[in-house]
Amino acid sequence: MSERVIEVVAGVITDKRGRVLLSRRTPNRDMPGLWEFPGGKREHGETSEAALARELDEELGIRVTVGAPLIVVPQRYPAKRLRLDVRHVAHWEGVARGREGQALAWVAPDKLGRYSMPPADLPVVAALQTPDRYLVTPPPGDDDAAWLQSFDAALRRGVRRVQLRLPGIPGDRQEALLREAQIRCRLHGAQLLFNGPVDVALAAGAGVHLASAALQACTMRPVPAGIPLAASCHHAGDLAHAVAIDCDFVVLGPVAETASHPGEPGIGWSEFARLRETCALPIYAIGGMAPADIPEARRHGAQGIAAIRSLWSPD
Ligand SMILES: Nc1nc2c([nH]c(=O)n2[C@H]2C[C@H](O)[C@@H](COP(=O)(O)OP(=O)(O)OP(=O)(O)O)O2)c(=O)[nH]1
Ligand SMILES: [Mg+2]
Repeated sequence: MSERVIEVVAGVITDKRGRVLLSRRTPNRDMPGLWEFPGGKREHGETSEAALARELDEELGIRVTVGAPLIVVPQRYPAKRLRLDVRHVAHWEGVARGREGQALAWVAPDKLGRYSMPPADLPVVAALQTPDRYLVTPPPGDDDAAWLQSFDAALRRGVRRVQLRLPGIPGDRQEALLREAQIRCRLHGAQLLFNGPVDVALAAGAGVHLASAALQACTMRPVPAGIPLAASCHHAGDLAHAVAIDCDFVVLGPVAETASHPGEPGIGWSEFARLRETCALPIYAIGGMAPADIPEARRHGAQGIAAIRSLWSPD
């Protein structure tokens, strides 16, 4: 396989009603019939902004102002490697038409999953739909009330996805904390995943987060579709297994050294991006991560960051 990476830039064009424009690949291209964010290959010497403006003029007949970066997805397909750089389009002039005979669709963000898209677009859709931070809870010590207050505070600061992880806590106390946590998450519209027995999670109406050993022990998806399922991954084998059992998203790391494992270097961003190429799932970077790392995480194909300390207590 050629190691040359094809640089592709694509735009998230949003109308006044918040709908996003998708374009359908025509029968004469690769991946015919799949829906994508309009855009195309960056030419030699061109900036991403110039390439996107040129492509959207050629394909749609609109003149755009390129806005904020959303995510860069490194992705390996059977016959090629690409880096999909996705930008928001801040403003545009003209009326978008399929100038190359392609069908167009304006789609509400929560309906994007109904359209078949190339694998590289899964992380893009996740970046548009789901939280960029995933709180992993620290152990409660001996004061559950204080722990629940901190849990509330994290939700008030905007955390919307939580992994409840309570190692070494007896089952009945875990279940009580899970129930209390679930009440608080419902109040804030946050998603809760329990890192523990599947039946306990389901009874509480929570999703399931599989530790890497539990992931390896699963031969099929342990929860019905619609119940969130995530897993902790450390290497390519874990990622492949998470795809095989149909996880909704995963956590990969450690990316940097963590306070809990001083002296152990993380895998770093380039290895993170290399692993992400092989797997079309939303991936949170974990290990020494804080909200300030989210832009860099997004540039390496991450959904965002997963963390204990930096998301539990500010600063
Ligand atoms: N535009 C776009 N391309 C995507 C997306 N997702 C994804 O995997 N790709 C892939 C499909 C193609 O292999 C590559 C883009 O190449 P392309 O063939 O559309 O490039 P182009 O618009 O410059 O067209 P062409 O003249 O080279 O045919 O990136 C996406 O959301 N938008
Ligand atoms: Mg194109």
